[in-house]
Amino acid sequence: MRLVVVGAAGRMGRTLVKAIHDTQGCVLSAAIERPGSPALGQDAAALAGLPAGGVKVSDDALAAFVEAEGVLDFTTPEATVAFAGLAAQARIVHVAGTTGMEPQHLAKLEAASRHAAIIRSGNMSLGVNLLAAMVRKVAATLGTDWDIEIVEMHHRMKIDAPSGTAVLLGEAAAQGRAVELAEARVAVRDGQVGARQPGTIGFAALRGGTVIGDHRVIFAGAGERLELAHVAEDRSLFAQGAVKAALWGRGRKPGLYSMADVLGLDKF
Ligand SMILES: NC(=O)C1=CN([C@@H]2O[C@H](COP(=O)(O)OP(=O)(O)OC[C@H]3O[C@@H](n4cnc5c(N)ncnc54)[C@H](OP(=O)(O)O)[C@@H]3O)[C@@H](O)[C@H]2O)C=CC1
Ligand SMILES: O=C(O)C1=N[C@H](C(=O)O)C[C@H](O)C1
Repeated sequence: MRLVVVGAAGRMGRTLVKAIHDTQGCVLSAAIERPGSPALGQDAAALAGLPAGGVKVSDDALAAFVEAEGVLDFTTPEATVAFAGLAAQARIVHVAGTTGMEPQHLAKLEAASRHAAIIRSGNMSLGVNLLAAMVRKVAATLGTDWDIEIVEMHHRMKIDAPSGTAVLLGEAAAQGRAVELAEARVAVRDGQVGARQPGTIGFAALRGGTVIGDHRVIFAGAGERLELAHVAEDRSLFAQGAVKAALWGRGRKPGLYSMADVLGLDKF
C-alpha cells in the first residue's frame, strides 16, 4: 500500500516512517511538512533514523495524495481538517491520529468522510481500545455513587489537554452511564470549587519529562477504589496501529471509522 506521512518530521511522523519501512506490503510514497519547514528537502527515512530511501520531504500534499492509497496524519487539528479535504478529493484512506479536535474540526472530518474512508482515534493502540471497552462495562455496572476520575501524564512537549485518550476513555465511561460527556465533564479544578457533584467525570492532566502516555481511570466508591490503567512504553505501538488502520481501510466504502472498528471491538 502506498502511504503518505504528513507531519513527517514530527515525533509521530518519524515513527510512522519507520513503521511503514518495517511493514511488508507498505511503502512510503511521500512525506509532507508545512511550507517553510526546515525539514523540506531532507530524506524522510534518514530523518527517521533509517538509511536514506530517496523520498524527500515536500509541502505539496495534493500532488502526493493523488499518487497514494492512504495518508497517515498525526499533526494538528487545523492541518488534519485540511488533509481530510485533500484525502476526500484524492479518494484515499485517511488515518487521523491528531488529538485536541474541537466540535468544528470533527464536523469537517465528518463532511470529508462522505468521500473517503477516514479512521480517527485518540489512541491507535490495542491496549487503550480494550481498556475503553472495560471502562464502559464497569461504568455501566457501578452506580453514580462511584465517582469517575481520569488521570493522564504525558511528555513536556504535548500541547493539548486532556489527552485524546483521556477524552476517549471519558466518552466510554459516559456511554456506560448513558450520559453525554459534554454534560458530565469537569476538566479544570482550581480554588474554592466546592464539593464534587455526583455523576461528574473528572479529568487531571500531568505534563513532564519524556512520558510517552500514561492513563488511569479511577472508580472511587465508599471505602473502596477500582483503578484501570494503561502505560504506553513506545510510540511505535501507535504507529503500528495507524498502519494497520490504513490497510484495513483500503477498499472500504467512505465513512468515519474508529480504531474499535479496525480491531473489531465496541465502538468509541
Ligand atoms: N492517536 C494516537 O494514537 C496518537 C496521537 N498523537 C497525536 O498526534 C499529534 C502529533 O503528535 P507529535 O508527533 O508528538 O507532535 P509533533 O509536534 O512532534 O509533530 C507534528 C508534526 O506535524 C507538523 N505539522 C503541523 N502542521 C502541519 C501542516 N499544516 N502541514 C504539514 N505538517 C504539519 C509539525 O510541523 P511543525 O513542528 O513545523 O509545526 C510537526 O512536524 C498530536 O495531536 C498528538 O496528541 C500522538 C501519539 C499517538
Ligand atoms: O501527544 C502524545 O504524545 C500522545 N497523544 C495521544 C493522546 O492525546 O492521547 C496518544 C498518546 O497518549 C500520546
